[in-house]
Amino acid sequence: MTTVLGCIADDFTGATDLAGLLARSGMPVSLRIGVPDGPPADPSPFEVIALKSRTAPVAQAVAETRAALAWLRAAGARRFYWKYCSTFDSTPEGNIGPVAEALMADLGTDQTIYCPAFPENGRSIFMGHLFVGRQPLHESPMKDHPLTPMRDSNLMRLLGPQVTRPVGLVDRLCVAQGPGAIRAALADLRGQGVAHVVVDAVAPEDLDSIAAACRDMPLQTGGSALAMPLPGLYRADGLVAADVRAAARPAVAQGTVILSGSCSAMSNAQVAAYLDTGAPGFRLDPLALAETGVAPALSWLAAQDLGRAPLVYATAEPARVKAAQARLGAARAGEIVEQALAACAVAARDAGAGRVIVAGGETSGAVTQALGVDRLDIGAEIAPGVPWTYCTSAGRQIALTLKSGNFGQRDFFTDAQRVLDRP
Ligand SMILES: Nc1ncnc2c1ncn2[C@@H]1O[C@H](COP(=O)(O)OP(=O)(O)OP(=O)(O)O)[C@@H](O)[C@H]1O
Ligand SMILES: O=C(O)[C@@H](O)C(=O)CO
Repeated sequence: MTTVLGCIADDFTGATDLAGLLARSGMPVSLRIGVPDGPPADPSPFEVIALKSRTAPVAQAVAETRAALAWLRAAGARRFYWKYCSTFDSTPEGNIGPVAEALMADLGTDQTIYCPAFPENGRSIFMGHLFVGRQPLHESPMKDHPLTPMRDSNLMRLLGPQVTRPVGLVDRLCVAQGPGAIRAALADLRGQGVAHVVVDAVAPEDLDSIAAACRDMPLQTGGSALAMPLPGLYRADGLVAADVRAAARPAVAQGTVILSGSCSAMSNAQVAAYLDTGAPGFRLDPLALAETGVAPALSWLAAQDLGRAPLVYATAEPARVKAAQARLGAARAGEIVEQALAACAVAARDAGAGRVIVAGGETSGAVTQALGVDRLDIGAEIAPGVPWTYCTSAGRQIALTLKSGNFGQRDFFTDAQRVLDRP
């Protein structure tokens, strides 16, 4: 099978989010962790490559993304999607723009769109301003993110300093008029030399119109939701055969471990709700980890019944995170925690866990790397943008879910287990 749409995501939960929404179509979707070593063998019509480049220096992010593009082209893809966070997370040196410009240069295209909207999860864009629920991005909990605090909500202002060519906007008034109006506005902006176009979207119907208008663009960029209509559009265009369907899901061992390294407001609520159910939990403290290492957490985990789905978490509220960062530095605190959770994942797998639930994009990157996972097949969705996935680790079939920090309802950790047990 040849690949129809080649996608590149800048973090692991972002990649499963995107893959999960593409998989709603019922078509096969494969997710590769990092750029595969060899040439494409048995590619899916929808391929997603997960990078861990969101906070990487620009040159590194550009090089990794170009390598991913080359692999996807070799898999047959002629249309591409660059997925970043629905809250447009980037560091002050931001690599979203430079990566998009590098992809455009490689693809020989002079315009792309930027649409991180994800209405089902409360992300909308109006007049170029990104909202999280009813709050502008810079007033939302994203202002306190440990690695990428977002202090501006204006996407044109965020993108402008990251790119070398002009930035423009197709606003909601235009989007509401449908695909023809969007195409005309893009052509008009192209005539003015505008290469980077932020596109407003507040509702799923807006995304349907934008995807329909832009489905033939060599490169689209955005959150996951803009890509969701593409499989249906490509099938209607005859690019994917009508009988192409995803395979049935494999059985996995019952034991479960939950690992949360996300400090988002939602992950804090989810950890608290799970502990309230009486489930066993162990709090990782970065300062204690720096002093005594991960051994206490591993001994606690070794003593747990994996049938009760124990939770190991570093999830903490902003004041506690800031205190740890003040002592250790943000990068070191993050890395210590990520490595500890990764070690817990390996220990749990070796103790027989067949189900691993992870919260946090960076955390997911560390965990999947430690588990030596290189390909995930996408299964049932637990919450919008959070599917179960299936993979092989150390020769064993495991189910893995990688939850974006802000995604899922309060009972996500319980919901995830219920969805996997559903016939
Ligand atoms: N108590 C803590 N103190 C300092 N840093 C922490 C603490 N707990 C977790 N971290 C770090 O904070 C970062 C959280 O980022 P991560 O990407 O995992 O979550 P997220 O940003 O909420 O998720 P997503 O990227 O999916 O939105 C990680 O590097 C993690 O190791
Ligand atoms: O788009 C989102 O919000 C998520 O998929 C994500 O990127 C989390 O890291």
